This record gives sequence, C-alpha cells and structure tokens, in this order.
Amino acid sequence: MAVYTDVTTDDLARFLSRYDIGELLSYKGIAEGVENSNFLVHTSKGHFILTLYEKRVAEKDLPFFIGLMEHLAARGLNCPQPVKTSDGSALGMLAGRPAAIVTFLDGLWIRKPSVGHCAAVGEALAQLHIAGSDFAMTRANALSVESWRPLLDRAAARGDDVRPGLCAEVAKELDVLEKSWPRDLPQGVIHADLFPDNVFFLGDKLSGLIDFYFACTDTLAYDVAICLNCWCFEPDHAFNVTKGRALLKAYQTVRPLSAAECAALPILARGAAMRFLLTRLVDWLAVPEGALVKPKDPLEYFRKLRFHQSVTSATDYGLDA
Ligand SMILES: Nc1ncnc2c1ncn2[C@@H]1O[C@H](COP(=O)(O)OP(=O)(O)OP(=O)(O)O)[C@@H](O)[C@H]1O
Ligand SMILES: N[C@@H](CCO)C(=O)O
Repeated sequence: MAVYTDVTTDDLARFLSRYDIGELLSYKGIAEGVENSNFLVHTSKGHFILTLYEKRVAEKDLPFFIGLMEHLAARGLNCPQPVKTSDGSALGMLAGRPAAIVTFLDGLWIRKPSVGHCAAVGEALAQLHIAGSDFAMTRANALSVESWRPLLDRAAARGDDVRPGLCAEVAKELDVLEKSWPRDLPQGVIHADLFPDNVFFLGDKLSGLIDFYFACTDTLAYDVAICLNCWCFEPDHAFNVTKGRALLKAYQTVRPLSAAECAALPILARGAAMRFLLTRLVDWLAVPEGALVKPKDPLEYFRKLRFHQSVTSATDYGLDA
C-alpha cells in the first residue's frame, strides 16, 4: 500500500473509539504498495491494519471485499479479518475516505521467490478458488478486457515518453485481445492481484494471503495467468519454466485445469500482462503530489507481454503436454 491520505491522531483516536480494540498507542503509514492508504496501528490490545480506500476501490464494492474475507476465513484460508465496531459495522469513514480495520497477519513477503514458493502459491490459489466457489456475492472485474482501451486512452498523451512507440504497440495488442478474449471458461471468485507482496510466508511455509481489493467474479484460469506473470519471471525478465511448472502442478493437485483452460493460458497471460502494464502506465504518469508512494515500472509488464506473444502453447509455461 501507500499513503495518499493523512490521518491525524485525534481523528484516528475518535475512529477507534467505536471499536473494542483498546487504546491507541502508536500508528504509522505503510509506504509499500500503490493502491490504498494503509497504516499499522498499535493499540493496547495488539496490532491492526487500518486501510483508507482510495481511487480504484468503489465504495459500493466494499461489502463484497469484507464479506469475501470473512467467507474465506470461515473455510480455513488465512487472510485478514475485518474487525467490527461495537455496533457491528466493518466499515466507517475517516479523513473523508471509507475505512476499515483488519487483523494483522504475521509473516513476510518473499522478495526472490524460489520454485518451492511458486508451488506454494499455486496450491493456495486453487484453495482460494475452491473456498470461494460457494460465496454468494458477485462483483464484475472492473479491470478486465473492456477497461483496457480506456486506460490506454488516459495514458495516450504521454505514454510514448515512457518508451517510444509504446502506445501504438499496446493498441495493436488490444485489437488481438479484444477479438480473442475467452468468455466461456469456468468462472468464480478470483483474487486478481496475487503478487508476491500479497502472499506471506513464515519460514518456507505459506502463512496467509492479503489485499483482496481487486477480488471479483471472473475466469478462474485468468488468476493462474496473473500468477504466472508475477511469480515465474526472473529479475532479468526471462520466464522460468521450472517455476511455471511447479506453480501449475501444485494448482492442479487441488483444482485440475480443463483442456479449454490450458489452451487459453497464453492469451490469458497476455491479458494479465496488459492489465498490469496499463494500470502501472496510468499511475506512472499521474503520481499525486505529496503522496507517499513509489510507482511501479510499467515496462516490466511490456517485456512480459513480449514473452507471452512468443508463446505457442501452454507447454511453454511448463504445463505437461
Ligand atoms: N493484514 C495485514 N497484516 C500484516 N501486514 C499487512 C496487512 N495488510 C497489509 N499489510 C502490509 O501492508 C503492505 C501493503 O499492503 P497491500 O499489498 O494490501 O497494499 P496495496 O496498496 O493494495 O498494494 P498493491 O500494490 O499490492 O495493490 C503489505 O506488504 C504489508 O506489509
Ligand atoms: N500488484 C499491482 C498493483 C495493484 O494493481 C502491480 O504490481 O502493478
């Protein structure tokens, strides 16, 4: 996360007085991440995470996210739990933003994932898909294929400053994605942002998942394609097929992919690279003044997209032929 909105001690103490979580002892902004404002809050009863929801989170979607975290935890998945006020509400307003308190999860995120970490995340992703299969609420993916061209339009004036010719190449790829995006694959709850910084480990054991604020109802295999993008490339931008194989194999021990899902992986991976390329590009060109945030490199996902364009079948990701 990041800090876009400042919170005063008085406002926070007043906000916390509605909860039964003790007296405020200290709090500090968390610089990591790019989406919402996050604070680590220390009270006389322990540590909590305070989130102020920013630009990409619509207030009407908050009950979906809160309900989903509760649903997944009830099915054994370790994820932050919304803390309720004394009158039973998980959501409030603070510093003019919708805000929630969630439980603090122990663990660290892995800067350099190994093959074993990739396997652990593949298994956890499939468990999430299964645990979410009876979640009653739905939410359309606001960052799916229909949203990508409008994002490019927003970046069009200065996108080529980031890389000459970038906007034309992205527009050409969008033509392909819009025509061939798969629409009839199995759907369900997806995390949609299961990057390494959203997966905690204690030692080598996966201990929990965080950041459900892009979760939505969409193609399950698209979530797998997102994870191939963010877990299985090396710092030199090469795809590591051993990591891909480990992630896919572990996923399939819990939820086997159908033949149609396997066949669609290359196009889904191109779409996933496009999503993160575009949101990063828009953010890169519009860092709010005074915000504590480090925008992420859009070109990392341009390079990944190039790799996916060269892929001929899912075996290139390590799937058994
Ligand atoms: N429930 C939690 N328990 C412990 N730490 C947390 C929790 N939620 C968030 N954090 C801390 O805050 C950081 C950023 O959180 P998060 O990834 O949710 O932010 P974000 O802005 O949505 O990021 P992203 O760029 O991944 O979308 C995490 O890396 C972690 O250090
Ligand atoms: N995980 C995303 C940020 C959330 O959209 C990224 O690394 O671009």
